[in-house]
Amino acid sequence: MTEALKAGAAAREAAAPRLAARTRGLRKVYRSAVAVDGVDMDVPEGAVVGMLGPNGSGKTTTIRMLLGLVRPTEGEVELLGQPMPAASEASLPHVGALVEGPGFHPFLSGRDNLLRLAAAEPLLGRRQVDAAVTDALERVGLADAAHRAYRGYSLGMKQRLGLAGALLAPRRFVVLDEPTNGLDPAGTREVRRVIADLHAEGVTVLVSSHLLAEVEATCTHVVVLNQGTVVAQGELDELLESNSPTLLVSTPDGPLAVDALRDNRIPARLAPDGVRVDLSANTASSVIETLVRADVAVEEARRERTGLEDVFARLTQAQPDDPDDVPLDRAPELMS
Ligand SMILES: Nc1ncnc2c1ncn2[C@@H]1O[C@H](COP(=O)(O)OP(=O)(O)OP(=O)(O)O)[C@@H](O)[C@H]1O
Repeated sequence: MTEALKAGAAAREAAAPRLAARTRGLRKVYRSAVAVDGVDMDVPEGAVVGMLGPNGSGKTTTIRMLLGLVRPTEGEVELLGQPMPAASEASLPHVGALVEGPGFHPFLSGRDNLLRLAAAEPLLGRRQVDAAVTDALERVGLADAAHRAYRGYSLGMKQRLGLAGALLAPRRFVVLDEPTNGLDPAGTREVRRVIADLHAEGVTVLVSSHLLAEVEATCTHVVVLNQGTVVAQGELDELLESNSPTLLVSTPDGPLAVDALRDNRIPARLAPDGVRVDLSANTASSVIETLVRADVAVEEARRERTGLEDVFARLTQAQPDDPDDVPLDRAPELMS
């Protein structure tokens, strides 16, 4: 490679985000089902990535393959820059995981269960085990119940103990498969706090969830799966922006604006707070240009932000035609 090519490659590498996890062409076929079907997923270092998808869309299977718990039928996985499962020994000590699996010992206390787990942590020295367990129990709000037997724990407490298990050693990457499952609102808030603390410490987090409001509140990025494939991924803000196909224009010349836009085949309608313009086939700048050319006084124009709930529905459901839906450009006639 020439010096110039080398410099170009180095610059590209420096510009690309470093990834805590990366999959390419990941596929898992069970005898009865294709669980994951060609997943290319990037988890940028330092991000909190929400993994979303309807039941059975392949979230848990993807997470299990990331962690080397399930062998892919095809495809590649890199965890902290190392190929999995070959590099399990090097990568896994830096990764904390809460995934469904063999449970804790029912007759041992929460604390004793964690002591057993902590003893097997390669990154913890013997003298550090006790303090690490105390710290993890406090982090998830289980300090008061630490000496009670696991079998007497509520579902939420069991879930928290699993979370504590993921946090026993200093981690670079934490993977949580539905951590709020079975938690009440207070428990859900605590998980949110734990994730925020990890993020503040620079730890990368991948969290699967059905709670879209939680994901919207805690995550910087999302990956949306549907039927085993990735249907969207990237920064949460960008996803919400790119899926908000309406521009709300504030103007004292509402009727004139609607006429001007429709003359230019741009769907628009009068609304109580302004003029709503469909951006699915037009850019915001072309809309504003059209309005300015027609001497419409534009006071403000802003994209309407769609909630994650709407975006998720759009990405994962085939929307049946609603006979009551009125096309945007016919709505003004029907509004009086
Ligand atoms: N061990 C297995 N044997 C056979 N099929 C499996 C196995 N594990 C998962 N599947 C199937 O693979 C598909 C994806 O399952 P997976 O658990 O990964 O989805 P998920 O998105 O995590 O679902 P949920 O939100 O319900 O937890 C489903 O159809 C499931 O039935």
